[in-house]
Amino acid sequence: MSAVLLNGKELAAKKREQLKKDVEELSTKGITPGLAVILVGEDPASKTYVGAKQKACEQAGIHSVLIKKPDTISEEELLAEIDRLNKDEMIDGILVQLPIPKHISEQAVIERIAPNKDVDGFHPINIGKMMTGEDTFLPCTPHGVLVMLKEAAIELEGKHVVVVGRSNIVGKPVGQLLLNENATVTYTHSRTKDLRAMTKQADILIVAIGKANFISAEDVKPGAVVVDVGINRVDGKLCGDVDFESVKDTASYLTPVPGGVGPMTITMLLENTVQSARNRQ
Ligand SMILES: Nc1nc(=O)c2c([nH]1)NC[C@@H]1CN(c3ccc(C(=O)N[C@@H](CCC(=O)O)C(=O)O)cc3)C=[N+]21
Repeated sequence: MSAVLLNGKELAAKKREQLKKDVEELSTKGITPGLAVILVGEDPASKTYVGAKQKACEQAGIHSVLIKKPDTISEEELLAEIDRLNKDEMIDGILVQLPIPKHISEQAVIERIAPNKDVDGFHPINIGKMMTGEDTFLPCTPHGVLVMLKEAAIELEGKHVVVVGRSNIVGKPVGQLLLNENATVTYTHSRTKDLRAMTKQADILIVAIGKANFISAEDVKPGAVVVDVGINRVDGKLCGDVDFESVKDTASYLTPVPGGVGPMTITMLLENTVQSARNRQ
């Protein structure tokens, strides 16, 4: 083991202490931040994540409401629920837990959320603002990655960042945020030819492809920073997209799973919710 571990759990705990103070400060102005989470269906993993979000809200003093809907709900009904929450003055943030059933358009749902309550940072208006570098709600996982790198004082300017994966919620925005920090960004994905030749060039390798143990030491330049955004369950055990045991002797810095990016994602969600509450004033 030569890599330094980037401990997301610890940093998340530190950030959440500060958030608690921010929430107390807001309460002197009569404001309690409110987050609404909509959970459609009975997916066990989604239930776990939503439970973790609720617990984190409770600990920070954020009011959270869980709205559970059956997977038979129509798109119209779900959009009507969002309309209701958009108007609710107690609610500062709205999160529809993804994935949602296939008969409902994910894009229609995301676009229905008022941009000023879009604490996931998924609305096209907020994505656009992120691209131009305007102040807005940043998507939680990419923002969490950026905060972890900055906390470890890892230089970003001029560095070659290679992103593996191009999802709208992680791959694309994490590359954009690092581009905004003056990194040189290469996107790679499932159709990339000679992926290893690409990943080996990375000073900072960000892996969000959704395949367990996809990246091993042979894919990594010695001394590279490796950020594992994967959350996979293999034989009931949580593991990332990076083969930790293999890469730990090659990377200079490495994020573990669990205890890496995941806890930071939730913390950034709380931060966005508190910021949204501040914006009420
Ligand atoms: N609208 C929406 N927004 C999301 O932000 C969103 C979503 N939908 N759908 C699902 C993904 C996944 N996600 C995670 C958040 C925290 C952990 C996390 O805290 N993980 C812990 C361990 C959790 C465990 O033990 O299962 C860790 O990595 O240490 C994981 C995954 C948010 N997501």
